[in-house]
Amino acid sequence: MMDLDLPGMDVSRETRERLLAYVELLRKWTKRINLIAPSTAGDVWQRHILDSAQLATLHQGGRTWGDLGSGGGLPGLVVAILQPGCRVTLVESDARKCAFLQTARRELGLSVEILSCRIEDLAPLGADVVSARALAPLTDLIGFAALHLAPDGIALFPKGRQAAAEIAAARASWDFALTEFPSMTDPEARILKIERPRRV
Ligand SMILES: C[S@@+](CC[C@H](N)C(=O)[O-])C[C@H]1O[C@@H](n2cnc3c(N)ncnc32)[C@H](O)[C@@H]1O
Repeated sequence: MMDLDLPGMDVSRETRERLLAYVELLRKWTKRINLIAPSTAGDVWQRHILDSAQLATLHQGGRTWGDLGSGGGLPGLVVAILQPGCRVTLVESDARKCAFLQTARRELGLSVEILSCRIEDLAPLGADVVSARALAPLTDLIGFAALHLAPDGIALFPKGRQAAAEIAAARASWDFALTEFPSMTDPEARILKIERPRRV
């Protein structure tokens, strides 16, 4: 039985049903393609839905959101479900994962844009928010943020216990404003909010 709590988030019944339909799609497709680690399949709500949804709580006024290396749509599809007024773009280089994202978009009735390409080949998105979960070291993520953020945009990157070391390494190449938030799902993890990235 899933614990379907989303602490601090006031979601409608329709939104919750969409999230549950998404969980079912993730579970079904992950038997064929590796959308989530098998070890997390028993706790998709906490490990993936809540873990992604908490990013949406950190920025609610954005009009455009780019999710890089979206995989099975984490956090991008969760953001699109929670913030239907936000134009979400998912960037994913793996064609099979893009096929899943297209199916999810259709079955969940979402209007996200899906770009089936490498991030390195993208034209600048100019997004209000850029996110990336489990994609790359922070130094590389800040490089993507510098290219794809609007001038007053923010980047949101969940990071695990190596966060402090990744921040120190990134400071060698980048100047940026940083705010850290505790993770709702893992006491050792945090969410890094990056603003105004500039190469040192
Ligand atoms: C570890 S998975 C994480 C997926 C998702 N963000 C999540 O948290 O479950 C990283 C994803 O990024 C994609 N990816 C890696 N490098 C990429 C690149 N250069 N351009 C686009 N997608 C990339 C991979 O195909 C993979 O789906």
